[in-house]
Amino acid sequence: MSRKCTETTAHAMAATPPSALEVSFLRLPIYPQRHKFSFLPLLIWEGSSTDFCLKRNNNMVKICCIGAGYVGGPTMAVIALKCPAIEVVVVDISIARINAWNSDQLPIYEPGLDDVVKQCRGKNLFFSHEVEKHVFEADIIFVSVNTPTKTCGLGAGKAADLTYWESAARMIGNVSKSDKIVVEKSTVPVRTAEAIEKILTHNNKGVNYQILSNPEFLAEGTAIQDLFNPDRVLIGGRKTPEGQKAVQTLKDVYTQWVPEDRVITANLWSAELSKLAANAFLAQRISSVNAISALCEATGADVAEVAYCIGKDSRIGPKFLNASVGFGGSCFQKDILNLVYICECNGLPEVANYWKQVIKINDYQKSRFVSRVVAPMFNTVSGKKIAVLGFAFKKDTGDTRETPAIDVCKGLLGNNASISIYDPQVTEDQIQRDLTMNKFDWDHPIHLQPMSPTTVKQVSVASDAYEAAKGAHAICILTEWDEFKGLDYQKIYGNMKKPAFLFDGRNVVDVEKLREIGFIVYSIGKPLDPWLLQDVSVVD
Ligand SMILES: NC(=O)c1ccc[n+]([C@@H]2O[C@H](COP(=O)([O-])OP(=O)(O)OC[C@H]3O[C@@H](n4cnc5c(N)ncnc54)[C@H](O)[C@@H]3O)[C@@H](O)[C@H]2O)c1
Ligand SMILES: O=c1ccn([C@@H]2O[C@H](COP(=O)(O)OP(=O)(O)O[C@H]3O[C@H](CO)[C@@H](O)[C@H](O)[C@H]3O)[C@@H](O)[C@H]2O)c(=O)[nH]1
Repeated sequence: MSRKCTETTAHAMAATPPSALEVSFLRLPIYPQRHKFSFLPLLIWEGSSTDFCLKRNNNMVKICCIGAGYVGGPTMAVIALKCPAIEVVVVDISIARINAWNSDQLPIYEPGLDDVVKQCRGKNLFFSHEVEKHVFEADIIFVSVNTPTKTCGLGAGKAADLTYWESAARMIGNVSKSDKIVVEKSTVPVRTAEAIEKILTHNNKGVNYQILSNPEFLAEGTAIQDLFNPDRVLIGGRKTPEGQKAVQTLKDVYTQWVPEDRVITANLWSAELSKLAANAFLAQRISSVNAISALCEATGADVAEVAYCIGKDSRIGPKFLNASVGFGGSCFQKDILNLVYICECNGLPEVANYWKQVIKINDYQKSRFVSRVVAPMFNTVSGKKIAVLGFAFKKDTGDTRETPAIDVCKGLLGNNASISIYDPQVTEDQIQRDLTMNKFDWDHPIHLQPMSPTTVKQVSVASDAYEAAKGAHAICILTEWDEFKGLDYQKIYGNMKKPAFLFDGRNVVDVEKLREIGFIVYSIGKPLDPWLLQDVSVVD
């Protein structure tokens, strides 16, 4: 049974929509509760560092994570599960989000997450909007807040917006009365730890802070298995004795379930940069295979066969070589833009341009797909119904941040198509918001995002793939949901306008079978349907 995440609906009902101006200027979170506590926690080491037994006045060690999002929620749930001796509280300024974490309908869809949360919530895992209270009480504070791309001012369109990070750091400085380890979980520009240190030390009231970089490498859709069994955990810290002690403390948390040899320690700047570089390398692989997919279509090669052959080289490896309509998600584009900006700031324009190309190819792949749809349909989709199957940026998530479906749908709408969308995990409200939101607005806390002022009339949302495709001229598959492989395409074909087109942006369908049924099929990087061969000269 599929289940749609209802956070945006709950939020829509709970909040008054801010105006565009408010959205620009009211980004700074407000921390309403200000508590006075007399209890000053004292950290005592008990036992050796490998036998993790950090206690605070004989109470449980307390971790607080600021930011109950896609990273904060699952990561802390797994720490709570694997470390029953630690109390973990996840806090957020979004009351709707915290309420959802405390309900049966979690705010994000992630396979296996419900089970982990159910096992620990109310025991050693808590979700709260009392941000200051729990920061005050914590020994280790993870900061997992949004770090979106700046939309105005210096570095607009590239640099990371550290407004939420800075706000969290200032709040930590204001409320803390005991020594803290502050852990960067968000993806941040290199040397952010130094900036945080400055904020904390300039507001110092005799409290010692150690800043660690502990970037997160989980991928959505597989977050729980990635957290249970990570390729590596990276911890960066100062090379001072205090810094190394803090590194060891965090290492002791992870080694409760992660083999020690997978916990890598590094200097702060290496840890911060490794995260940006890892995402850039991953995205680069996709742009590389997508670039080759265009050449495959021009030459009659098959990108799946080419990728298989390339991946057999053990130096390259087989993973992450699936050609697609383009990569999406909240991280790749944002983090590469951030990397580009850092290169430019460091006087390295050639390096910046190199990485920019990864995004350019991704944009090209999305617009190329739209052209591939429009051209064979007699160069017009005006007034034609097009079924879009899948809106999330990948399967097994309801996340639509930077999904290629947004650009493809906007491209089709720009050609006056009428679109019927089906996704098993994305709500109608979310789709409408995504299609009306300005670039990068999606990466702010949900209650600060603009609501959709008007709905896009040419867009409807269907409850299943059959309804979406009924009476359609064409189908576009934009997310690789497993259920799209097993659809009754004969039945779908029977209910479509003829000629019936299918454009597979994820290479999930059996092209030959569909051609036998009667579909005209386009599949990324595959030998072209004879019908499409006539259109090779069509460019946007
Ligand atoms: N999504 C991923 O798969 C992923 C993976 C690795 C790293 N990251 C990085 O982790 C960070 C968080 O990403 P996410 O996907 O979890 O974002 P998210 O939007 O899902 O969650 C961030 C949360 O932080 C809250 N928040 C913002 N400012 C706050 C403040 N000052 N005090 C309290 N709460 C605050 C927001 O309300 C929001 O709920 C980003 O830097 C991202 O680049 C994300
Ligand atoms: O061969 C592939 C693999 C992925 N994708 C697409 O690439 C995007 C990103 O996919 P994936 O990396 O699996 O998901 P994310 O959740 O965005 O995870 C990435 O971004 C996270 C946030 O920084 C990192 O923590 C992860 O390590 C990194 O994989 C999605 O649109 C995928 O459909 C492809 O097109 N072809």
